[in-house]
Amino acid sequence: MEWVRGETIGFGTFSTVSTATKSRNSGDFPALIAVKSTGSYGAASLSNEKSVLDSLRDCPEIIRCYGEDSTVENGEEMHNLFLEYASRGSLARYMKKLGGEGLPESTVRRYTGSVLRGLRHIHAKGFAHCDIKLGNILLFNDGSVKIADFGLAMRVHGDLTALRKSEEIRGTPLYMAPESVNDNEYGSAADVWALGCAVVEMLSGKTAWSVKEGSHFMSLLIRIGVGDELPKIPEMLSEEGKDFLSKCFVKDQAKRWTAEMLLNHSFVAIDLEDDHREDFVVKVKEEDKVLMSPKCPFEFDDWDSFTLDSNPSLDSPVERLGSLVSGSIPDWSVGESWVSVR
Ligand SMILES: Nc1ncnc2c1ncn2[C@@H]1O[C@H](COP(=O)(O)OP(=O)(O)OP(=O)(O)O)[C@@H](O)[C@H]1O
Repeated sequence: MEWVRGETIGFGTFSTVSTATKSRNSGDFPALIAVKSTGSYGAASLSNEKSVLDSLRDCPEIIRCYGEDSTVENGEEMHNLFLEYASRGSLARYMKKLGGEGLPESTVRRYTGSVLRGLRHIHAKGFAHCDIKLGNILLFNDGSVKIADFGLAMRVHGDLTALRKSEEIRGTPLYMAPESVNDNEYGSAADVWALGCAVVEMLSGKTAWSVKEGSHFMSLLIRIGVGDELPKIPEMLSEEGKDFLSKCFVKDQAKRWTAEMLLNHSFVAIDLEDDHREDFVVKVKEEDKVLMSPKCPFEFDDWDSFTLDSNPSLDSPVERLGSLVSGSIPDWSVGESWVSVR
């Protein structure tokens, strides 16, 4: 396909996302698409994303992939992935514009149902997304949402059970499931835990774990992995909503509900007529139509996704967390509450 790069609409750890238009009528692509581009450092992640999206095609709740190519820009080889364009950007960006306010419960129910249908498809095809968060749920003009960013997605071995003995720690700390923190396990159950965190954030406008500004991310991982504390379920939520979240926030992943089970929960099994899609359209102000959706590295809730080699021989959670704090892993940098891996 011949195409022309447009405005930058987002930044990820490995990539820049921009709009793109076809320069000629080629293929069955929409005129306006998103292109996710990376240099050689992110090529493996982009190629993983492409192969996962190819396996997951034809699910309305998952962002479509139209192919890939490579270009040379400013002397650098760029790898490009062509994606369906979500004109409203991510839910994280939308929530930020609401300035700490939550969304109406009816809207959250609908978004949650959509993400669950996407997750059911991902899990049924034998994958785990591994990075469900508001930044990876994209919003369209008609008020629908789709799951994006499959750069960390993995094939799950066995019958939808979590991966064991994975050799890396991956994900976004605020959304990490206890088994991922403690045992390096990533699977469909961890996606459900992360969905619960996303639901709390949509409802309250605040992250599911309250964390003091400037505190070290390791203290959060210890709260998630060790002890009985659970993310705080918003008080004002309906009893159905509270019950739904209690099925997501089960520390024992074997007892946590699956996406398939949650789809039958009354919180999401609602008639679409109960929802107010038009509210969404009214709420979006003119200035929200700006295409840019940059990530701010200095706000706590933008703690980034990461992958990091860890020592798989450490069995106890305390040992494992201790090894992460000890500085034996030199690649971490933590500044202004922002975690990154180089
Ligand atoms: N198809 C799309 N349409 C519109 N905006 C998009 C699209 N894909 C990504 N974006 C925007 O770009 C941002 C970064 O994209 P994405 O999360 O896929 O990149 P990444 O490098 O994998 O990031 P991360 O660091 O979260 O892993 C998103 O949060 C979103 O704002």
